[in-house]
Amino acid sequence: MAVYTDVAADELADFLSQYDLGELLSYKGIAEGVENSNFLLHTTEGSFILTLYEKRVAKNDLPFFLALMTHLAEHGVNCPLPVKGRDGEALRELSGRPAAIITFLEGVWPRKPNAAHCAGVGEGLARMHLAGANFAIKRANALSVAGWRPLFDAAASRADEVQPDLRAFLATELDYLASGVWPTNLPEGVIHADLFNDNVFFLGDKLSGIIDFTFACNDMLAYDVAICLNAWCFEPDHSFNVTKARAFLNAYGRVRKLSEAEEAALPLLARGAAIRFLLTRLVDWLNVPPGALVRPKDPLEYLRKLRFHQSVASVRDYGLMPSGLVA
Ligand SMILES: Nc1ncnc2c1ncn2[C@@H]1O[C@H](COP(=O)(O)OP(=O)(O)O)[C@@H](O)[C@H]1O
Ligand SMILES: N[C@@H](CCOP(=O)(O)O)C(=O)O
Repeated sequence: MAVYTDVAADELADFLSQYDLGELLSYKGIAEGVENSNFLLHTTEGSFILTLYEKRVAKNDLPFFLALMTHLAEHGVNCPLPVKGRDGEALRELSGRPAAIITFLEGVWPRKPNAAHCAGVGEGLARMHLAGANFAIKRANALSVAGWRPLFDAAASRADEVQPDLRAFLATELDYLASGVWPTNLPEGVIHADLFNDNVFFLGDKLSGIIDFTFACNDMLAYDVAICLNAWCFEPDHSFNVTKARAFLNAYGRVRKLSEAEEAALPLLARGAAIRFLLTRLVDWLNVPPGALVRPKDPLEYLRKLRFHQSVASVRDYGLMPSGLVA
């Protein structure tokens, strides 16, 4: 449950008086997510999500996220829209945090994703990549290779409390990924960078919406594919499910074909994606703020995924016939 910052009813009523959203009927902290404080608001005008942006979100980046949601919605992606106050502003402050209200999306995120969900995500991710192509604002990925070392430094001294020899394992992997092997010449664009199952809504098996753009940035499109491979194509026991991966990659490829270079880089990108989430989870695991209503996510899930990708020889191991080869 993620509520790091509480909001008092009178503060919220004052805040809402700046919008044309009617009267507040009820509000409650949302029992999901780990990054920001989110509240579900019911007003006489409908349901809305109030987000108070927390530690990992730089205030300067908020206009990027809000404008991106508007851009993607205008280009056919079903995602929340920022709600503007009567002054025309969507971004303001509440309880000492940057805050915004966004529209509520119908749908349910899949607790046990199946291959059909994975195909839906593949198609949805590719459509989002195409829709983001002409988005004018840029934001560098703060959590790419250069951003991993500071996370490691923040957790290194206590990493072995979580698993023996974890510190040495992470140091070796980081050295490798920072040794010049990380691709620099793959197609780039706007990526979601956190398209996990709790950020994708479905109605039945059909994708109905994408939420949570607070890690969105410009980076390699194939890196987003690698993040999803990690998030969607493993089982609860952390074993890789090649059927899900094939469904995901084929559906992505039908909308936006991966180049040979992107396919070849996928195992390495998946290692990078795995260490990125391993490190943020490790830092969060070791630093739960006192009193915060949050359930930190298991870093070791990503250690197992990372080990799997270290053993991958080519995209064939992800269920994909490499381009250029006849099936
Ligand atoms: N626009 C929305 N419509 C409906 N539910 C939402 C919306 N945004 C967030 N939620 C709910 O809040 C939860 C946490 O939101 P999320 O943005 O993932 O959190 P965080 O900001 O911590 O990353 C989601 O899993 C979902 O249940
Ligand atoms: N997806 C990340 C955690 C951050 O995302 P949220 O949407 O759950 O707040 C992870 O699984 O480590």
